[in-house]
Amino acid sequence: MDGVQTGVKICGLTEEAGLEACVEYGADWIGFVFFERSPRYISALQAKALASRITGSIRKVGLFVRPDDTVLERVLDQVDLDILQLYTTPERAVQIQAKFGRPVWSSIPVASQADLPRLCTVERLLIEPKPPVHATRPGGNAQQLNWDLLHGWQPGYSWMLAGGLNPENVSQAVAITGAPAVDVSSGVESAPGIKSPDAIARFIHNARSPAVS
Ligand SMILES: O=C(O)c1ccccc1N[C@@H]1O[C@H](COP(=O)(O)O)[C@@H](O)[C@H]1O
Repeated sequence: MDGVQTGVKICGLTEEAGLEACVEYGADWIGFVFFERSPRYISALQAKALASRITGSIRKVGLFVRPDDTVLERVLDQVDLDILQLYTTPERAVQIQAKFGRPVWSSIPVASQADLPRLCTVERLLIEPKPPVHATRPGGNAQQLNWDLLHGWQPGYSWMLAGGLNPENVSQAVAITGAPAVDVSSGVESAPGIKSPDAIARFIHNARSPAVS
């Protein structure tokens, strides 16, 4: 590690207690999920109300699955998102980044080292496990990547590790992969869609206290 603090994104906020914990314990980013089949789905109006309670420098990420322009326009009309996290093709991600003037983070499903991209054409890549075959959503499945695939990987662009992280395993995940930033949803919940303030506090602390690998 180079001494730079690990970035932390807490994804899938739907209620005030979770949001306040993110602010209090120093998350870098919070995520709102605009995908209706997720237990963390939030409407644009609900996200707007929650976002109005944010204090400090925490940044708002909107998560979209194969969105068309109309969906993006409708949400951005209500909530001033700082970043768009996308599950779509690389070409569409670049197009959205240019059209909507916001940094885009693209999800990359990984099952082997051959899936790790050599180039990044958006602001950041989210390295996640490929979802289970019968999954109803492309992420947020509490499924863990084989971290050994990333050991020693230095892509030369910004990236973030996601998938199956929790307060108990995040320090080891950072130590093995060298991830500069981590993203969690299921692992800090007390029930689907409901965040646990205590788990958020422990996750953020442990993400920034990497184990010796
Ligand atoms: O959280 C969701 O419901 C979700 C839905 C559709 C796409 C992505 C989703 N979540 C993202 O998935 C990863 C890992 O989640 P988990 O910690 O394993 O539950 C994370 O990037 C979330 O942003």
